[in-house]
Amino acid sequence: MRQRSWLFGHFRECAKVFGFDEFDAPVLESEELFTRKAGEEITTQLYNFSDKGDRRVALRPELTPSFARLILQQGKSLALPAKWFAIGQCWRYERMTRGRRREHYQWNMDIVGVSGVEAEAELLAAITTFFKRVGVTSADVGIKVSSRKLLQEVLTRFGIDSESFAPVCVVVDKIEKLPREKIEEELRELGVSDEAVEGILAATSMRTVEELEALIGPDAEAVKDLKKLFEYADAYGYRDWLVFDACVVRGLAYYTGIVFEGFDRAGELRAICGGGRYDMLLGALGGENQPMVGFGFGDAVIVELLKDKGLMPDFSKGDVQDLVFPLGESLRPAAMRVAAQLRDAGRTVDLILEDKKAKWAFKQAERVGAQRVILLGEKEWEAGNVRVKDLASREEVDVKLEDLK
Ligand SMILES: OCc1cccc(Br)n1
Repeated sequence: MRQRSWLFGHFRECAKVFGFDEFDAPVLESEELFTRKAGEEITTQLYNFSDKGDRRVALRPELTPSFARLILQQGKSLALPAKWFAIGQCWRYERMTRGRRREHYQWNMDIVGVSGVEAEAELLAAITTFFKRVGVTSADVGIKVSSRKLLQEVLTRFGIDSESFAPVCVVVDKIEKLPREKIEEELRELGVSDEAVEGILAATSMRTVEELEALIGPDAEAVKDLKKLFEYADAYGYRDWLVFDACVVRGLAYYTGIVFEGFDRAGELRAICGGGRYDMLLGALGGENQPMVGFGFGDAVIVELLKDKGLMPDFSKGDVQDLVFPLGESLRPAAMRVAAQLRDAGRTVDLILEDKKAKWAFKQAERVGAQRVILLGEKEWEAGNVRVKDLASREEVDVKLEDLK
């Protein structure tokens, strides 16, 4: 819990530095909020059931649909652009044999109402700001960036209807996880022609934006967006984190434009975070579309990365500052007064509540990571003093009660 509080504290602090407002949403939603038909893993693993009122409900597998529903509920009263963030528990139903968690916490940041890639640039700045705060560098982690408009361009050229777009993206998302034949087979199952399959594989093998430009031309939306995004990355100072990778489409059906995912350059871990533009989600939920961009950042992979890199702080001890200890029950009221005075002065205080020996108290001080032990003894108290022991310097001094803080 100490580790989680520390991590979420950085998530929250980052969102605050970027001027985002916190939102929350119910962990239990109507199942239909998540039942998209694009074959995504996130919907095939839905933690869904019928409740006592025979309603079909689900534990949310992600925060974005709930976020979109809340934005819709705000209607015209919502001043745009809206910049909201949340840290929420998300669920999936997996066979436990795989030893993977069924729940995790995900930090989300989303911007509604900005149609230009300035929104994507701002969110990538928030992600790199978080990484820098916890000591991760661009040598440890990169962020793959691409645009689904690249695939859109290819599918349009081969006359593939827009209904196939999301399912094709879900298949292409597996391009680096499955053998090429399997990808081709799944694409054909979606009715994609052989030449369109070749087109998709050619487009996703582009290594640079320049190569992409040569393939689909300088006026293609994907090329213009990506060029502008890399220019903004230079301006923010995080260009060295970004890697163009035409294979990145992300596995969520609703993305429509720029997509990105954080990865460990050692290639040992799953994606650290991911996100992108999803301009059609409000329409899919029955509302009027607004431009939307966001990312999700789970609490599992980042913890593995921080531990691998030796960046995880030591949480074996608490972070109490002072331990207050009366040497004898007659001084217990005095100890309560001293604890209250220190707390009013903003100190964190562990007041020993039982009749304990000094040896136990110092052991407790060690356990809670106390910086000082404040001892109350008969003689000192009579003289209006308390004994303050600094556990780092081992220095022990008598301090006047009125001067204690
Ligand atoms: O990242 C997909 C996901 C969704 C819900 C719960 C867990 Br654990 N993982």
